[in-house]
Amino acid sequence: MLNLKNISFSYAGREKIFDNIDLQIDTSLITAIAGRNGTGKTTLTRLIMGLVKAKAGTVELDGKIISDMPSYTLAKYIGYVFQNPDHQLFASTVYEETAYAPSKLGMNAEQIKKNVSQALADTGLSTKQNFMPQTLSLGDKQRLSIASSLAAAPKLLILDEPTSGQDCRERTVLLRLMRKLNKEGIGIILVTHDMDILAEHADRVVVLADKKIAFNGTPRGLFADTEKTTAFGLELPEAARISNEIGLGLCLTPRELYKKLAERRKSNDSK
Ligand SMILES: Nc1ncnc2c1ncn2[C@@H]1O[C@H](COP(=O)(O)OP(=O)(O)OP(=O)(O)O)[C@@H](O)[C@H]1O
Repeated sequence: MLNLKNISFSYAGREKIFDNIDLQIDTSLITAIAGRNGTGKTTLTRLIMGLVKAKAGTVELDGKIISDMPSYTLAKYIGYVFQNPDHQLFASTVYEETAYAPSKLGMNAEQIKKNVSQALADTGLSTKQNFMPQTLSLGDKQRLSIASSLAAAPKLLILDEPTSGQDCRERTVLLRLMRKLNKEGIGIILVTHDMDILAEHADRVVVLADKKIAFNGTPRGLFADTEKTTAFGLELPEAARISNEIGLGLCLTPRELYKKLAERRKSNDSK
């Protein structure tokens, strides 16, 4: 469990972004962080990672205070994938990039090799281990950032807008990887503006608004209240919008929508 207690934060000389917030995140799940532009989604993840320090309050992981740990030590518990992978790739090969965190954490050579091979296999990059990171496609770069985090064997992975700028195929590959990692026991915190992704893939959603945690619940609980969703500046997912319009009852995904449409057709046919 990740536990943020009484967190207040502002950047130097700026007004508060968080005013005494409490937040619990179950690290076995996929939790999406949503909210209007500038509500502090990225800042929240930076606070969790210790990349910025709260003016007040603590962050705990499984009962251990992590808010005073140096970021490189925290890599052992939490992996962080920046929105723009170019901001975190610096080694001259894919292998070296992936081996950086476990080496820095003091793992032995055998363990590093094992973790790197596993991380590259998980992310589909095994055949590209000698490539220069900067020559990879955006999707490959994003998965390399994930591989670099995974090699440290973290419990939790934070992905900040991981699909932005990617084409449909790369997006699907990344979301499939996210689900697979979660099934294997890695918790995911996903910052996203994409309500279709949120509705389909998140177990929980945390909405930030007015310096507070405005909502913390399931995607279904959020989108069931259209007025609230709109007041938070969020769009309804496409399937929810269509299902509402045609009076089908809330559907969160295209699959759910097709299923309910087929049921309605079947029941109409039998009348
Ligand atoms: N390093 C910084 N110094 C000063 N202000 C900052 C800094 N980084 C972000 N901010 C400001 O803090 C606020 C929250 O920014 P943050 O990037 O966390 O929001 P966000 O919800 O992730 O935004 P977006 O949806 O646009 O990515 C914004 O007003 C932003 O301009």
